[in-house]
Amino acid sequence: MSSFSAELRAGAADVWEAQHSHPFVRGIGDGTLALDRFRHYVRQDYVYLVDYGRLLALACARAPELETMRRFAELTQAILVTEMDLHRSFAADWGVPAADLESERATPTTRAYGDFLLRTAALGDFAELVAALLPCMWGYAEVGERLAAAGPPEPDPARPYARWIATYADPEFQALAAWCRELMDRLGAACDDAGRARLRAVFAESSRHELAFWDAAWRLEPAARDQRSLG
Ligand SMILES: Cc1ncc(CO)c(N)n1
Repeated sequence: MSSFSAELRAGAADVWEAQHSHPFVRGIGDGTLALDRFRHYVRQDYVYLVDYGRLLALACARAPELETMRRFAELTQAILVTEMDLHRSFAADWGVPAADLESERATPTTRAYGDFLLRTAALGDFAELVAALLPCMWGYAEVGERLAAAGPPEPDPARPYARWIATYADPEFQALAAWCRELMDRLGAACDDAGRARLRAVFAESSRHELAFWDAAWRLEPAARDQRSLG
């Protein structure tokens, strides 16, 4: 029998394939993505990662075992420091200080994804929280792996997409995503059928937010009017 994670992935397969074939993702892969779209994405992703970091810290607080707490503490650090360093370094190359990234206002799409994650963490159980965070880790691991395998674009200082791909194709990021899947497998096995149905719904909803996020950057979606930065 396939793993519970594989079952979740199969249930959302259409949304995942739509991500791989989205023009934003393809454009990163072949180096043709217009830089203004990528810059929009980096700024919104920074805002998103603040909420994602909060979600991981809540996962750490809620984890039933000490070993799982430790892993979520490490994962929180990996996102808030290592992954966000990538964004800060892109911004620095464009002459944009980190403080500007922090004062960026969320678009409706960024806000909707962050709200969904934190709502799930607030009101759902621990397994639902993990189902919500999984498409983020696993989706980027899969996109990074596929784009790296297809042969990343030539290094180009004006379009730094090879560096983006290398970050997510990196064995360390791949290992973090694999650990999240293994945790989901254990939690899924411990649930009854109704619980597993809820996890499938959460995973599918999170996957749709991932797809919407690429599309919002592609469309250069404007910030929502009344957004504050950092939450
Ligand atoms: C929207 C989004 N999903 C997943 C990741 C991977 O951490 C990211 N940086 N941004």
